[in-house]
Amino acid sequence: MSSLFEPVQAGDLQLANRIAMAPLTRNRAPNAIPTPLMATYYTQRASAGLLITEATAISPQAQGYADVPGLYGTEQLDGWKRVTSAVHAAGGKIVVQLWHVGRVSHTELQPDNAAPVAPSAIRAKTKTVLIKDGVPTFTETSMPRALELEELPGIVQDYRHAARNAIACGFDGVEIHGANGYLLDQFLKTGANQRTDDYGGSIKNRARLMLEVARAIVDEIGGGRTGIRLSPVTPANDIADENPQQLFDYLLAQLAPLGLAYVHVIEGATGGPRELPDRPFDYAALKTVYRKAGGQGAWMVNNAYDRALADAAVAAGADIVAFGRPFIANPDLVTRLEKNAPLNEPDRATFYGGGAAGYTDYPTLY
Ligand SMILES: C=C(C(=O)O)c1ccccc1
Repeated sequence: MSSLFEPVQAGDLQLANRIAMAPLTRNRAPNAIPTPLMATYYTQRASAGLLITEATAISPQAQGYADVPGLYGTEQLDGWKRVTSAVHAAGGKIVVQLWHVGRVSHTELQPDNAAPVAPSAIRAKTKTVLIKDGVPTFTETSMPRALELEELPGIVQDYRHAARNAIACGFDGVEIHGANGYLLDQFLKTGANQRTDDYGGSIKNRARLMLEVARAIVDEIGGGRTGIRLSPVTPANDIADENPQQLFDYLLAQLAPLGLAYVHVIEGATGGPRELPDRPFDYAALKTVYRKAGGQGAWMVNNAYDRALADAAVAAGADIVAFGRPFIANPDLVTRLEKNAPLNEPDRATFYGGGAAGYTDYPTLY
Protein backbone atom coordinates (compact mmCIF):
# COMPACT_ATOMS: atom_id res chain seq x y z
CA MET A 1 0.00 0.00 0.00
CA SER A 2 1.35 3.46 -0.94
CA SER A 3 2.59 5.78 1.74
CA LEU A 4 2.51 9.59 1.94
CA PHE A 5 6.29 9.53 2.27
CA GLU A 6 7.25 7.50 -0.76
CA PRO A 7 8.15 8.95 -4.19
CA VAL A 8 5.49 9.39 -6.86
CA GLN A 9 5.51 10.29 -10.57
CA ALA A 10 3.18 13.04 -11.76
CA GLY A 11 3.62 13.39 -15.51
CA ASP A 12 7.20 14.60 -16.07
CA LEU A 13 7.51 15.45 -12.35
CA GLN A 14 9.35 12.92 -10.18
CA LEU A 15 8.34 13.82 -6.62
CA ALA A 16 10.19 12.73 -3.48
CA ASN A 17 6.93 12.21 -1.55
CA ARG A 18 3.16 12.52 -1.96
CA ILE A 19 2.82 15.75 -0.01
CA ALA A 20 2.22 19.00 -1.90
CA MET A 21 2.14 22.53 -0.57
CA ALA A 22 -1.15 24.00 -1.78
CA PRO A 23 -1.20 27.49 -3.34
CA LEU A 24 -1.34 30.13 -0.59
CA THR A 25 -1.85 33.83 -1.30
CA ARG A 26 0.33 35.88 1.06
CA ASN A 27 0.31 39.40 -0.52
CA ARG A 28 4.03 40.00 -0.09
CA ALA A 29 5.02 40.93 -3.67
CA PRO A 30 4.88 44.75 -3.98
CA ASN A 31 4.42 45.82 -7.61
CA ALA A 32 3.79 42.13 -8.37
CA ILE A 33 7.54 41.42 -8.13
CA PRO A 34 8.64 38.32 -6.16
CA THR A 35 11.08 39.32 -3.38
CA PRO A 36 14.16 37.60 -1.89
CA LEU A 37 12.03 36.90 1.19
CA MET A 38 9.70 34.85 -0.98
CA ALA A 39 12.69 32.79 -2.12
CA THR A 40 13.49 32.12 1.55
CA TYR A 41 9.85 31.20 2.30
CA TYR A 42 9.57 28.65 -0.50
CA THR A 43 13.05 27.22 0.15
CA GLN A 44 12.19 26.63 3.82
CA ARG A 45 9.33 24.40 2.58
CA ALA A 46 11.28 22.63 -0.18
CA SER A 47 11.00 19.22 1.52
CA ALA A 48 7.45 19.04 0.15
CA GLY A 49 7.22 16.59 -2.73
CA LEU A 50 5.82 19.50 -4.74
CA LEU A 51 5.57 23.22 -4.00
CA ILE A 52 2.70 24.99 -5.76
CA THR A 53 3.25 28.73 -5.64
CA GLU A 54 0.67 31.25 -4.56
CA ALA A 55 -1.68 32.27 -7.37
CA THR A 56 0.25 34.34 -9.89
CA ALA A 57 -1.30 36.79 -12.37
CA ILE A 58 -0.83 36.05 -16.08
CA SER A 59 -1.38 39.71 -17.07
CA PRO A 60 -2.19 43.13 -15.55
CA GLN A 61 -5.91 42.47 -16.20
CA ALA A 62 -5.56 39.20 -14.27
CA GLN A 63 -4.59 41.02 -11.06
CA GLY A 64 -7.23 41.04 -8.34
CA TYR A 65 -5.47 41.54 -5.00
CA ALA A 66 -2.81 43.95 -3.77
CA ASP A 67 0.79 42.75 -3.73
CA VAL A 68 0.25 39.39 -5.45
CA PRO A 69 2.97 38.34 -7.92
CA GLY A 70 2.79 38.36 -11.70
CA LEU A 71 4.46 36.35 -14.44
CA TYR A 72 4.40 38.84 -17.30
CA GLY A 73 7.05 41.52 -16.62
CA THR A 74 10.85 41.28 -16.72
CA GLU A 75 11.38 42.15 -13.05
CA GLN A 76 8.71 39.59 -12.10
CA LEU A 77 10.47 36.89 -14.09
CA ASP A 78 13.82 37.79 -12.51
CA GLY A 79 12.20 37.53 -9.07
CA TRP A 80 10.82 34.10 -9.85
CA LYS A 81 14.20 32.89 -11.19
CA ARG A 82 15.64 33.65 -7.73
CA VAL A 83 12.86 31.52 -6.19
CA THR A 84 13.21 28.50 -8.48
CA SER A 85 17.03 28.51 -8.21
CA ALA A 86 16.90 28.52 -4.42
CA VAL A 87 14.23 25.80 -4.27
CA HIS A 88 16.13 23.58 -6.69
CA ALA A 89 19.38 24.12 -4.75
CA ALA A 90 17.50 22.78 -1.72
CA GLY A 91 16.37 19.73 -3.71
CA GLY A 92 12.75 20.84 -4.13
CA LYS A 93 10.28 20.81 -7.03
CA ILE A 94 8.07 23.84 -7.73
CA VAL A 95 5.29 24.75 -10.15
CA VAL A 96 3.63 28.14 -10.52
CA GLN A 97 -0.13 28.59 -10.35
CA LEU A 98 -1.39 30.62 -13.35
CA TRP A 99 -4.22 32.93 -12.36
CA HIS A 100 -6.76 35.28 -13.90
CA VAL A 101 -9.14 36.61 -11.26
CA GLY A 102 -11.90 37.71 -13.65
CA ARG A 103 -14.53 39.55 -11.63
CA VAL A 104 -12.80 39.11 -8.25
CA SER A 105 -10.95 42.37 -8.52
CA HIS A 106 -11.26 46.12 -7.98
CA THR A 107 -10.96 49.10 -10.30
CA GLU A 108 -7.99 50.34 -8.21
CA LEU A 109 -6.08 47.20 -9.26
CA GLN A 110 -7.07 47.21 -12.93
CA PRO A 111 -5.16 48.90 -15.79
CA ASP A 112 -6.49 52.47 -16.23
CA ASN A 113 -8.80 51.81 -13.27
CA ALA A 114 -11.08 49.92 -15.65
CA ALA A 115 -13.87 47.58 -14.59
CA PRO A 116 -12.74 43.98 -13.94
CA VAL A 117 -13.71 41.49 -16.67
CA ALA A 118 -15.97 38.44 -16.42
CA PRO A 119 -18.16 36.15 -18.52
CA SER A 120 -21.16 38.31 -17.60
CA ALA A 121 -21.74 41.64 -15.86
CA ILE A 122 -22.62 40.08 -12.52
CA ARG A 123 -20.82 41.37 -9.42
CA ALA A 124 -19.37 38.74 -7.09
CA LYS A 125 -20.62 39.22 -3.55
CA THR A 126 -17.12 38.86 -2.14
CA LYS A 127 -14.14 40.96 -1.08
CA THR A 128 -10.61 41.43 -2.30
CA VAL A 129 -7.52 42.82 -0.57
CA LEU A 130 -6.34 46.36 -1.17
CA ILE A 131 -3.43 47.95 0.70
CA LYS A 132 -4.64 51.13 2.39
CA ASP A 133 -1.89 53.16 4.13
CA GLY A 134 0.21 50.03 4.25
CA VAL A 135 -2.57 48.00 5.82
CA PRO A 136 -4.17 45.02 3.97
CA THR A 137 -7.86 45.92 3.77
CA PHE A 138 -10.65 43.61 2.63
CA THR A 139 -12.79 45.61 0.16
CA GLU A 140 -15.94 44.85 -1.86
CA THR A 141 -15.12 43.80 -5.43
CA SER A 142 -16.10 46.13 -8.28
CA MET A 143 -18.87 45.61 -10.82
CA PRO A 144 -17.35 43.74 -13.79
CA ARG A 145 -17.99 44.12 -17.52
CA ALA A 146 -18.72 41.14 -19.77
CA LEU A 147 -15.80 40.15 -22.00
CA GLU A 148 -16.34 40.55 -25.71
CA LEU A 149 -16.02 37.36 -27.76
CA GLU A 150 -13.07 38.92 -29.59
CA GLU A 151 -11.14 39.33 -26.33
CA LEU A 152 -11.06 35.64 -25.44
CA PRO A 153 -8.29 34.49 -27.81
CA GLY A 154 -6.06 37.17 -26.27
CA ILE A 155 -6.67 35.76 -22.79
CA VAL A 156 -5.82 32.26 -24.01
CA GLN A 157 -2.60 33.71 -25.44
CA ASP A 158 -1.81 35.34 -22.07
CA TYR A 159 -2.03 31.91 -20.41
CA ARG A 160 0.16 30.37 -23.12
CA HIS A 161 2.73 33.15 -22.76
CA ALA A 162 2.76 32.84 -18.96
CA ALA A 163 3.36 29.10 -19.25
CA ARG A 164 6.29 29.77 -21.58
CA ASN A 165 7.62 32.33 -19.10
CA ALA A 166 7.27 29.82 -16.26
CA ILE A 167 9.58 27.32 -17.93
CA ALA A 168 12.01 30.12 -18.82
CA CYS A 169 12.07 31.06 -15.11
CA GLY A 170 13.06 27.53 -14.11
CA PHE A 171 9.71 26.24 -12.86
CA ASP A 172 9.19 22.50 -13.14
CA GLY A 173 5.74 23.17 -14.54
CA VAL A 174 2.51 25.10 -14.06
CA GLU A 175 -0.83 24.62 -12.37
CA ILE A 176 -3.82 26.16 -14.14
CA HIS A 177 -5.99 27.91 -11.55
CA GLY A 178 -9.42 26.67 -12.58
CA ALA A 179 -10.94 26.88 -9.10
CA ASN A 180 -12.36 29.14 -6.41
CA GLY A 181 -14.63 31.37 -8.47
CA TYR A 182 -11.91 33.00 -10.56
CA LEU A 183 -12.13 33.62 -14.30
CA LEU A 184 -12.04 30.06 -15.65
CA ASP A 185 -14.38 28.84 -12.89
CA GLN A 186 -16.67 31.83 -13.59
CA PHE A 187 -16.98 30.73 -17.22
CA LEU A 188 -17.68 27.15 -16.11
CA LYS A 189 -20.53 27.87 -13.72
CA THR A 190 -24.11 29.06 -14.28
CA GLY A 191 -24.06 31.47 -11.33
CA ALA A 192 -21.49 33.68 -13.05
CA ASN A 193 -21.85 32.82 -16.75
CA GLN A 194 -25.06 33.87 -18.44
CA ARG A 195 -23.61 34.39 -21.89
CA THR A 196 -25.65 33.50 -24.98
CA ASP A 197 -22.72 32.97 -27.35
CA ASP A 198 -20.44 29.90 -27.83
CA TYR A 199 -19.00 30.39 -24.32
CA GLY A 200 -22.27 30.25 -22.43
CA GLY A 201 -25.43 28.21 -21.97
CA SER A 202 -24.59 24.51 -22.48
CA ILE A 203 -21.99 22.67 -20.37
CA LYS A 204 -19.88 22.27 -23.50
CA ASN A 205 -19.92 26.02 -24.10
CA ARG A 206 -19.20 26.94 -20.46
CA ALA A 207 -16.22 24.57 -20.36
CA ARG A 208 -14.87 25.89 -23.65
CA LEU A 209 -12.54 28.59 -22.30
CA MET A 210 -11.01 26.34 -19.61
CA LEU A 211 -10.35 23.66 -22.23
CA GLU A 212 -8.92 26.13 -24.76
CA VAL A 213 -6.54 27.39 -22.06
CA ALA A 214 -5.54 23.86 -21.03
CA ARG A 215 -4.92 22.79 -24.63
CA ALA A 216 -2.88 25.94 -25.37
CA ILE A 217 -0.66 25.41 -22.32
CA VAL A 218 -0.20 21.71 -23.06
CA ASP A 219 0.71 22.64 -26.64
CA GLU A 220 3.24 25.15 -25.31
CA ILE A 221 4.99 23.24 -22.51
CA GLY A 222 3.64 19.69 -22.63
CA GLY A 223 0.96 17.96 -20.56
CA GLY A 224 3.58 16.33 -18.34
CA ARG A 225 4.44 19.72 -16.88
CA THR A 226 0.86 20.94 -16.55
CA GLY A 227 -1.52 20.48 -13.63
CA ILE A 228 -4.98 21.95 -13.08
CA ARG A 229 -6.81 22.95 -9.88
CA LEU A 230 -10.59 22.54 -9.70
CA SER A 231 -13.23 23.13 -7.01
CA PRO A 232 -16.52 21.49 -8.04
CA VAL A 233 -18.71 22.79 -5.24
CA THR A 234 -16.85 25.48 -3.35
CA PRO A 235 -18.90 28.61 -2.56
CA ALA A 236 -15.68 30.69 -2.58
CA ASN A 237 -16.05 34.11 -4.15
CA ASP A 238 -19.79 33.70 -4.58
CA ILE A 239 -19.55 30.96 -7.20
CA ALA A 240 -22.15 28.25 -7.82
CA ASP A 241 -23.38 25.92 -10.55
CA GLU A 242 -26.78 24.29 -11.07
CA ASN A 243 -25.37 20.81 -11.77
CA PRO A 244 -21.72 20.39 -10.73
CA GLN A 245 -21.54 16.58 -11.09
CA GLN A 246 -22.63 16.69 -14.75
CA LEU A 247 -20.44 19.73 -15.43
CA PHE A 248 -17.28 18.21 -13.99
CA ASP A 249 -17.91 14.79 -15.51
CA TYR A 250 -17.86 16.52 -18.90
CA LEU A 251 -14.80 18.63 -18.06
CA LEU A 252 -12.71 15.70 -16.77
CA ALA A 253 -13.60 13.55 -19.78
CA GLN A 254 -12.34 16.37 -22.03
CA LEU A 255 -9.18 16.90 -19.95
CA ALA A 256 -8.33 13.18 -19.91
CA PRO A 257 -6.60 13.02 -23.35
CA LEU A 258 -4.27 15.97 -22.57
CA GLY A 259 -1.71 13.91 -20.62
CA LEU A 260 -1.79 16.26 -17.62
CA ALA A 261 0.72 15.76 -14.80
CA TYR A 262 -2.02 15.99 -12.19
CA VAL A 263 -5.58 17.01 -11.39
CA HIS A 264 -5.85 18.92 -8.09
CA VAL A 265 -9.35 18.78 -6.56
CA ILE A 266 -10.56 20.92 -3.65
CA GLU A 267 -13.11 18.83 -1.73
CA GLY A 268 -15.95 20.88 -0.26
CA ALA A 269 -15.57 24.56 0.57
CA THR A 270 -12.09 26.07 0.06
CA GLY A 271 -10.60 26.50 3.54
CA GLY A 272 -13.95 25.42 5.00
CA PRO A 273 -16.13 22.34 5.56
CA ARG A 274 -15.34 19.27 3.48
CA GLU A 275 -19.02 18.25 3.41
CA LEU A 276 -21.62 20.70 2.06
CA PRO A 277 -25.12 19.28 2.61
CA ASP A 278 -26.62 21.69 0.09
CA ARG A 279 -23.89 20.94 -2.47
CA PRO A 280 -23.36 17.13 -2.53
CA PHE A 281 -20.59 15.83 -4.80
CA ASP A 282 -19.12 12.40 -5.56
CA TYR A 283 -15.34 12.85 -5.94
CA ALA A 284 -14.62 9.14 -6.35
CA ALA A 285 -17.09 9.01 -9.23
CA LEU A 286 -15.36 12.00 -10.84
CA LYS A 287 -11.98 10.29 -10.62
CA THR A 288 -13.50 7.17 -12.20
CA VAL A 289 -14.81 9.27 -15.11
CA TYR A 290 -11.32 10.74 -15.59
CA ARG A 291 -9.58 7.35 -15.50
CA LYS A 292 -12.17 5.67 -17.76
CA ALA A 293 -11.67 8.47 -20.30
CA GLY A 294 -7.93 7.65 -20.31
CA GLY A 295 -6.77 10.27 -17.83
CA GLN A 296 -3.46 9.18 -16.28
CA GLY A 297 -2.54 12.31 -14.37
CA ALA A 298 -1.86 12.02 -10.64
CA TRP A 299 -4.98 12.64 -8.53
CA MET A 300 -4.25 15.34 -5.93
CA VAL A 301 -6.73 15.98 -3.12
CA ASN A 302 -7.02 19.01 -0.85
CA ASN A 303 -8.89 20.67 1.97
CA ALA A 304 -8.48 20.23 5.71
CA TYR A 305 -6.34 17.09 5.54
CA ASP A 306 -4.36 15.85 8.52
CA ARG A 307 -2.09 12.82 8.75
CA ALA A 308 -4.85 10.29 9.42
CA LEU A 309 -7.16 11.60 6.69
CA ALA A 310 -4.24 11.80 4.26
CA ASP A 311 -3.21 8.19 4.97
CA ALA A 312 -6.81 7.11 4.35
CA ALA A 313 -7.00 9.08 1.11
CA VAL A 314 -3.78 7.54 -0.21
CA ALA A 315 -4.99 4.08 0.81
CA ALA A 316 -8.20 4.80 -1.12
CA GLY A 317 -6.25 5.76 -4.26
CA ALA A 318 -5.30 9.43 -4.03
CA ASP A 319 -1.81 9.97 -5.44
CA ILE A 320 -0.90 13.26 -3.72
CA VAL A 321 -2.34 15.20 -0.76
CA ALA A 322 -2.03 19.00 -0.78
CA PHE A 323 -1.76 20.83 2.55
CA GLY A 324 -2.33 24.58 2.75
CA ARG A 325 -2.45 26.37 6.11
CA PRO A 326 -0.39 23.70 7.92
CA PHE A 327 2.50 24.64 5.59
CA ILE A 328 2.20 28.29 6.59
CA ALA A 329 3.22 27.54 10.17
CA ASN A 330 5.29 24.38 9.59
CA PRO A 331 8.06 24.72 6.99
CA ASP A 332 9.10 21.16 7.97
CA LEU A 333 5.57 19.78 7.69
CA VAL A 334 6.75 16.60 5.92
CA THR A 335 8.98 15.68 8.88
CA ARG A 336 6.30 16.57 11.42
CA LEU A 337 3.69 14.47 9.64
CA GLU A 338 6.06 11.53 9.35
CA LYS A 339 6.89 11.69 13.04
CA ASN A 340 3.33 12.53 14.10
CA ALA A 341 4.89 15.56 15.81
CA PRO A 342 2.83 18.49 17.06
CA LEU A 343 2.18 21.26 14.53
CA ASN A 344 2.67 25.00 15.04
CA GLU A 345 -0.60 26.90 14.81
CA PRO A 346 -0.66 29.58 12.04
CA ASP A 347 -1.19 33.20 13.02
CA ARG A 348 -4.17 34.37 10.94
CA ALA A 349 -3.29 38.02 11.54
CA THR A 350 -0.18 37.63 9.34
CA PHE A 351 -1.69 35.54 6.53
CA TYR A 352 -2.04 38.47 4.14
CA GLY A 353 0.57 41.21 3.75
CA GLY A 354 3.50 42.18 5.96
CA GLY A 355 7.04 40.88 6.10
CA ALA A 356 8.95 38.07 7.81
CA ALA A 357 6.63 37.88 10.82
CA GLY A 358 4.26 34.98 10.29
CA TYR A 359 6.00 34.18 7.02
CA THR A 360 9.60 32.98 7.43
CA ASP A 361 9.89 33.00 11.25
CA TYR A 362 8.03 29.80 12.16
CA PRO A 363 10.26 27.32 14.06
CA THR A 364 11.24 23.88 12.79
CA LEU A 365 11.43 20.76 14.96
CA TYR A 366 15.21 20.46 14.73
C1 LIG B 1 -5.90 32.72 -4.85
C2 LIG B 1 -6.73 32.44 -3.86
C3 LIG B 1 -7.59 31.23 -3.96
O1 LIG B 1 -7.37 30.40 -4.84
O2 LIG B 1 -8.52 31.13 -3.12
C4 LIG B 1 -6.82 33.33 -2.66
C5 LIG B 1 -6.76 34.69 -2.83
C6 LIG B 1 -6.83 35.52 -1.71
C7 LIG B 1 -6.93 34.99 -0.43
C8 LIG B 1 -6.99 33.59 -0.29
C9 LIG B 1 -6.94 32.77 -1.40
